[in-house]
Amino acid sequence: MNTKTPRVLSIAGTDPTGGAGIQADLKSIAANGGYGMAVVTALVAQNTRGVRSVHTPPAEFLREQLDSVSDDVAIDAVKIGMLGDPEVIATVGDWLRATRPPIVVIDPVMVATSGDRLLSCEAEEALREILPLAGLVTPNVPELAVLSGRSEATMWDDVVAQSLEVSRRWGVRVLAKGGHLPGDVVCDALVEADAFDSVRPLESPRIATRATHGTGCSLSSAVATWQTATGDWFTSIDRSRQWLTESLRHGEELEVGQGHGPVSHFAGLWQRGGLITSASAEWWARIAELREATDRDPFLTGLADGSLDKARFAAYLAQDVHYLEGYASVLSRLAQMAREPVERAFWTTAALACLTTETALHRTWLTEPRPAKSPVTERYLDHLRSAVDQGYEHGVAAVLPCYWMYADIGARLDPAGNPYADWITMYADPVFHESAAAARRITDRAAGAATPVVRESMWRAFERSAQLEREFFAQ
Ligand SMILES: Nc1ncnc2c1ncn2[C@@H]1O[C@H](COP(=O)(O)OP(=O)(O)OP(=O)(O)O)[C@@H](O)[C@H]1O
Ligand SMILES: Cc1ncc(COP(=O)(O)O)c(N)n1
Repeated sequence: MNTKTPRVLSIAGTDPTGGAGIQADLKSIAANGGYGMAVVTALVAQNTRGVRSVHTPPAEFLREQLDSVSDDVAIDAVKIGMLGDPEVIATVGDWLRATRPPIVVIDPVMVATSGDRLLSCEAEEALREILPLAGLVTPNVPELAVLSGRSEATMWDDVVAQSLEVSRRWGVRVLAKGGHLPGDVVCDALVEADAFDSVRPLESPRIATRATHGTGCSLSSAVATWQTATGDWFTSIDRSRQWLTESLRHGEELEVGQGHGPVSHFAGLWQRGGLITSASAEWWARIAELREATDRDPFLTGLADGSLDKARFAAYLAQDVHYLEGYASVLSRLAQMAREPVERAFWTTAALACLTTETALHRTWLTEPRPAKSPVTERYLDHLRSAVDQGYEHGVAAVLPCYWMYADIGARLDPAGNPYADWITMYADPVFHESAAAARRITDRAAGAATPVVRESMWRAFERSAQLEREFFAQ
């Protein structure tokens, strides 16, 4: 698999509402991991309800645009959308023959979702003639009928038959799209006419939505982008369809226009952390209820107003010494696992502070014989150890709630006249707060570099620790 960022050129018309054409292509290319470039074939005054007019710049200017890109940039893939008229098709055809981009996907745009024509009737033959220059053609049902010269298919079998005809006649792979056929399942297929007439279907649930403007544009751009990375058409189509299904699902949330709105190209990215600058801030917000419940715990309210029974406080500290010893071991393991020297130093110092500063106060309260570890203490330490067993990212997420919740409590309790002032002051100390902030920064860095799957399980580790923190106070 090629891991370089694919440089993908869209040659297409415009949509000022951003849902189709060049605007959709650029979003789709970016959403699928590519660097998008664009050459405009036609300026289209359109919105989600329909097309008002089309302005086609001179063919010489189109060629100037194309050459400006290819004279300077190594193009990994080209997606071709609306071409409009025979002159535009001839210009793009000549440029393709001259530059021979390694990957070419042609979406044979003819009619918009609104029913308006985007390709003149006399251009249909010219469009057929450039099909052999493509690695893949992506017609919808009506476009397939025009390309094959048949009447519009109403059954999937006819779609496949027409795709085979087009593939055989023009020597090109066809992605047959069944979006226009009825049914709960949307069927597409990668069709290649050869000795075996290969037909590889792809199915997905039909999303009940009006936001389908630009699905064809977005899909073909995504496939061109993925093809650069995977080198396998079926895999590229499969990944693009998965992305499109999610984007279709969230399209209506954008509330763009009164007709057929656009898909939400970046919905997946936004959901999985693309805009989150601090994962830990979001996790902290998500445990707000749990934190409020912890604040209401009689142990903490008693600590806050000084009414807490001394024996209960001593019992808590006895468990906390057990906890801090185990916690320090986990921090030491993080120190060994950290790749950055500053993080290694931080966890080493943190482990040391646990075993010295924090437990020093605790020991003044301890009585012999020391009580054994409670089930909650055991459970909490087991969780931390198993988190760190899963890896550094999980480990840092799991140890964070202890830092953060204690710093938060320490900042809010008033030590004046409180019999537990020493304890409160320890967690109100700016040095402790700086450590909590450093632990957050490390977690955010790890979460930012993690895959969505790892980030999700980091959150689970964080949430479980926060729950155990609450149980620890309540025990
Ligand atoms: N409602 C839907 N739910 C799920 N997938 C859909 C839906 N509508 C279309 N698709 C998928 O979107 C892609 C484009 O399909 P379609 O047949 O609508 O092409 P198109 O007509 O060229 O698109 P456009 O809307 O841009 O004209 C296909 O992969 C198709 O399966
Ligand atoms: C410039 C341009 N290119 C393509 C389409 C087709 O998209 P849709 O069929 O979703 O309207 C469009 N409307 N405008």
